[in-house]
Amino acid sequence: MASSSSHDLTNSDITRYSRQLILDEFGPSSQSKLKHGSCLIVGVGGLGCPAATYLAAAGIGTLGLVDYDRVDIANLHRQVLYSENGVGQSKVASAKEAMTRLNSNVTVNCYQTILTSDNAIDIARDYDVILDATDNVATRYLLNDLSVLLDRPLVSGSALRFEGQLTVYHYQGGPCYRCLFPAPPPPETVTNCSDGGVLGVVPGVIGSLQALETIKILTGLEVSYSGRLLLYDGLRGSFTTVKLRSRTINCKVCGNNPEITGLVDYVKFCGSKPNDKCLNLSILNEEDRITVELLQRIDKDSFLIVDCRKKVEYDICHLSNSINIPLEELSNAKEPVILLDNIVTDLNKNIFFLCHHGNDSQKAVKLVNDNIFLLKDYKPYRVIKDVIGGIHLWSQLVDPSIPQY
Ligand SMILES: Nc1ncnc2c1ncn2[C@@H]1O[C@H](COP(=O)(O)OP(=O)(O)OP(=O)(O)O)[C@@H](O)[C@H]1O
Ligand SMILES: [Zn+2]
Repeated sequence: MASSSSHDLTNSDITRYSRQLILDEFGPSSQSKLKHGSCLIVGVGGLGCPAATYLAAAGIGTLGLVDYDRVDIANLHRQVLYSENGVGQSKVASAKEAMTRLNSNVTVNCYQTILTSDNAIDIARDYDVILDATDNVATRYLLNDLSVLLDRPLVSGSALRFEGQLTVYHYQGGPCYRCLFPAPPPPETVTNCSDGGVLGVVPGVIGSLQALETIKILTGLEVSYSGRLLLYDGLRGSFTTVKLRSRTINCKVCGNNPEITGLVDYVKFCGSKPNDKCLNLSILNEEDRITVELLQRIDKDSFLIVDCRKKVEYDICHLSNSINIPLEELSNAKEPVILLDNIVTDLNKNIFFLCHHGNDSQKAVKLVNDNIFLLKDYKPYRVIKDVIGGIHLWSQLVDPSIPQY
């Protein structure tokens, strides 16, 4: 007969979790704490999928999943809870299905919605830990304030290109996100995975570590990254930890006299929405822009397309009458217009800048026009415009043989 002790695990729990149960630092009492613990995972993408997988496997009692999105084929290289036949389906429903297959003892609650100031408190109030696995600034501030207002630790992760970061905010007197970043960055300086790219394994590493920190919080093990930031460089293979500034006493949300006592309008505060998949900048006037429909109709010999995407993107696909001058090269040039004239020597050719979605191409035209304005003796002799919507819209409206990425 089993005797009762520091835990309420069933015999099948004991067998199932035996490999972690027998760890001296863990034991049955920690497993029991996990069984009664809960975590709200916000964002079931590159970070959320590995985090949810390990937390479900580890035997957390209740997991909440928040995501408004559906599975896309371009998610599959890193969002490992999904499979090809789930493309187009709700992320939270697909994730729940996969997690229940893995561990049917875990209660999984799905919230297929954008987490906003209006629903966040109701959704999050019953969870012990909040795990930020989202990819945008507005949600980062929302989750930070939510964690402070509900007094829950926030396990925060991010991953881009080959790099990842991890830290735990608002834990045992440690700083919150606002203590470190009181103001959001300008929206045009923020890069996401669809613009900047990400190697699939990198969010896998960070999301797994987010699960580990969550397990430590729930079981009372010492948390590694409260007040400390992990910087992971997957290309060099380095893990670096930096100590963060302590809690700021005049922080607007967790300071001694907080100004923020309820959730605010984070879209207004950050100037961007959680579901802005692609920023639509409007830097240029209409007369400095050309539509893909018009571009398709004009004489091909009268212009040259200057594709200002990165070389690696140009190598993926490009239009036939185009050359590649990356925006970075143009911005590094002392005189961008002279660089352009030295490359496009045919004076009769007009120039249309093209990029992925039509943001960088506007920056390129502006760089050149600003430069022309400063060069006193320079006489503009050709039309320079940008292509609205970039190669993505060209593929959608004009030439479907161009791949979309
Ligand atoms: N406020 C929010 N409410 C609910 N879900 C959110 C919110 N903000 C972000 N998300 C979700 O967080 C996840 C982040 O995942 P990830 O960074 O891997 O990017 P993605 O949007 O899936 O893919 P990609 O950026 O490559 O198109 C997404 O599934 C997104 O829908
Ligand atoms: Zn703070």
